[in-house]
Amino acid sequence: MHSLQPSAAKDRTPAPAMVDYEHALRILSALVTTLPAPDIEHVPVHQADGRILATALQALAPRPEADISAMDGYAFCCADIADTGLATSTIPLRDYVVAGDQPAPHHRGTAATILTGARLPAGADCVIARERVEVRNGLLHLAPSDIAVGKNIRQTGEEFAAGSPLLTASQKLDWRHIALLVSQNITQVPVYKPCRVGVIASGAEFAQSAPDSRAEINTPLLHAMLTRQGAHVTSRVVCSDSREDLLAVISELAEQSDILLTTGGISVGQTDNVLPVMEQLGASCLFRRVKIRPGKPFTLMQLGSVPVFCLPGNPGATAICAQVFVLPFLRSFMEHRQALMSFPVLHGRSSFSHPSLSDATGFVPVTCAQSGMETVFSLVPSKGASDVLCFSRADGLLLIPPGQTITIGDWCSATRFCSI
Ligand SMILES: Nc1nc2c(c(=O)[nH]1)N[C@H]1C(S)=C(S)[C@@H](COP(=O)(O)OP(=O)(O)OC[C@H]3O[C@@H](n4cnc5c(N)ncnc54)[C@H](O)[C@@H]3O)O[C@H]1N2
Ligand code: MOO
Repeated sequence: MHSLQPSAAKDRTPAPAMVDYEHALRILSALVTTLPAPDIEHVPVHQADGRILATALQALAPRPEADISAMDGYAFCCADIADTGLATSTIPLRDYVVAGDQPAPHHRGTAATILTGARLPAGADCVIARERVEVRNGLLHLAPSDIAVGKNIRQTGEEFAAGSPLLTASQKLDWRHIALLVSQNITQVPVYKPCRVGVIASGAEFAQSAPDSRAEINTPLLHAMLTRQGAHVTSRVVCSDSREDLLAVISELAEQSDILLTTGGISVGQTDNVLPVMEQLGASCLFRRVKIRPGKPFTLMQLGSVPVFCLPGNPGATAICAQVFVLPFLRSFMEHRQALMSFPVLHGRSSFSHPSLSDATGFVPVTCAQSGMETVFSLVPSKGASDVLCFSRADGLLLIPPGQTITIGDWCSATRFCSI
């Protein structure tokens, strides 16, 4: 067990005062705008799911790229159908066009058999569906009342013209955007390189040889949460309370990370070495503790250009701080570098009452259910910040504003776990 070194304690610069939740978000918002832009790489479009588009993209070609038949049927020029006043007219059938053909120009006075998706012969201006006509002895019999210029034709560029804006920079790509890119025959797409997040847990209790060994929860928890958001996560567990071990691992991961997360070791115990080690490495402290519950010890440091989220060790506090601070920061870092998305994304009524948390902002696990047009939040009981069971039963976190008592039926704000 290591104790605080008096010299280190003496040299330490006074940490900024505890901030409230909103102030912490403002500091993080300001920080994210100062960070260097991520590098860009090109990936095959079929590997672009979940990646962040680095540049805006315009249509290279109109869609459809030509006039296309929307039906299996017959193409002709309306002007060639004589309106005799009779119920049917006839026109001889000549050509046959399928999707993939580059048809010869339309032969005036004839109709061409055409299949759905085929390019219209130049000069044809109408397609009639196969089931609406009769073909006898090479003649097409149709009702003149059934035809009109442009009927059953997908016009060139009717969906979008060449040069139309398709995607904006910083969009997160998924199947919808991949379909659009592929429709333009785009094979490589410029995306931001994934954010590299280093995650460090520490504590002698995580050594398998410890007399009272404990399961290390936070690095797998954070790995899963952040990987799902598209980050590349590198985790290390320091299974000791040694400052030297911690310093070596923090230095190593700070070198190779855009963002660093530590968990545990930030309270006032004799083995809480994270903050002294950060200071020894020359990190500056952007705030020390936040008026939230749980998660009060959460401290934000910066080591060179690397933001360091020093999260409390209790797994529940780690999870909540990661949800309400790290994920919005990561998203802003990866996507737009602007102010962090505000927490409440879902509004609904509380089915429970909760006392005020004085001047702290509270986050409690809840289920979210639909009742008519409204969402109803129900409390998932938990004993405290070391609990993990409550999260697997909850859909999200409900925010309890400072000084506010929640009573049944109150209009509240929550966020779903997977939605940020
Ligand atoms: N005298 C005071 N004691 C504590 C205070 C305080 O204000 N004064 N704050 C309490 C609060 S709130 C929290 S939260 C914790 C935060 O402490 P640390 O961040 O230093 O965390 P540790 O002491 O290292 O660990 C706390 C607890 O969590 C377990 N833990 C830590 N890391 C992990 C991990 N990666 N996986 C699973 N479990 C982990 C650890 O074993 C401890 O049980 O301090 C309170 N104390
Ligand atoms: O607030 Mo601590 O973060 O209780 O667990």
